[in-house]
Amino acid sequence: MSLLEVRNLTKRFGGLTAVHDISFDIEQGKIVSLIGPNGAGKTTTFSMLTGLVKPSSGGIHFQGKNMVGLPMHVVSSQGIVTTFQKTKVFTTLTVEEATLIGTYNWVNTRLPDILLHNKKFCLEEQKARERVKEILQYTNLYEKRKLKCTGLSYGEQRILEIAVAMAANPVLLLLDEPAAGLNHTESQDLMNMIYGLRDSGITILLIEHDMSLVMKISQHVVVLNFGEKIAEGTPAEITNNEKVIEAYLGAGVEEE
Ligand SMILES: Nc1ncnc2c1ncn2[C@@H]1O[C@H](COP(=O)(O)OP(=O)(O)OP(=O)(O)O)[C@@H](O)[C@H]1O
Repeated sequence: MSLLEVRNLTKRFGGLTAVHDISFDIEQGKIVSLIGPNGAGKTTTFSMLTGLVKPSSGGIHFQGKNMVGLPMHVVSSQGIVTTFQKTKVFTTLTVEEATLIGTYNWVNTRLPDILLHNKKFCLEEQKARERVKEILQYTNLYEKRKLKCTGLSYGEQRILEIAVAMAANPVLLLLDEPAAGLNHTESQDLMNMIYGLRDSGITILLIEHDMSLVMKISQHVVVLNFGEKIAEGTPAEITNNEKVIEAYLGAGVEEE
């Protein structure tokens, strides 16, 4: 059984079919990329996987459980976690506080525990703070933990988005264009961070436009075009696939 099984997934917005009858599997422990020209249906597919958008038809099974129709917070508590786009939502929070928010997914306290500030609350809070410390050390943000999120550079803010997602203990982590706007060194750091996450047992699915990154990092690539899956395979197979070459040339995208 694959970690994630997507079967005949379709999403229509009124008369427009954004995603049409796509199927693919994601194996545990792999780094998989979802690519395709603009408007191919990548974001819509992500939104269906996270529970943000309900599919018109088709199935999503994660660790054998049907995810279709479950709200986002339930999908997330099952282990499918995505990054919050734009750390701007955290303007008033410090780096440490923002990362602590990510632990909502597993910290086991109820309102009475919080209000009473009882022993259970203190133990859970300590566990969460220890995990946040580990994550901030891993992402090289620990020294900046007391800074407001807005005090970080653009590249650091993108890494913070990943740190917050890590704090939710993902089984499958969805990254939407993690390298967008990063310089060469930051992209290299990001790539090493993604390898590290994979080595710690997290499976990764990413949407990425940076083809050199996709081809280096992915073990498997799924290609969409006009809402349909046109190919999947290893980076080498995808690079030589006629349909993929046509889709990218047709879209006027030049090789990087
Ligand atoms: N909420 C929506 N309502 C109507 N149409 C939508 C909606 N979301 C996406 N679409 C349309 O669905 C199609 C696929 O969009 P989607 O954003 O999934 O593509 P994408 O591959 O992520 O594109 P990009 O690389 O440009 O982000 C597009 O034609 C888009 O205009």
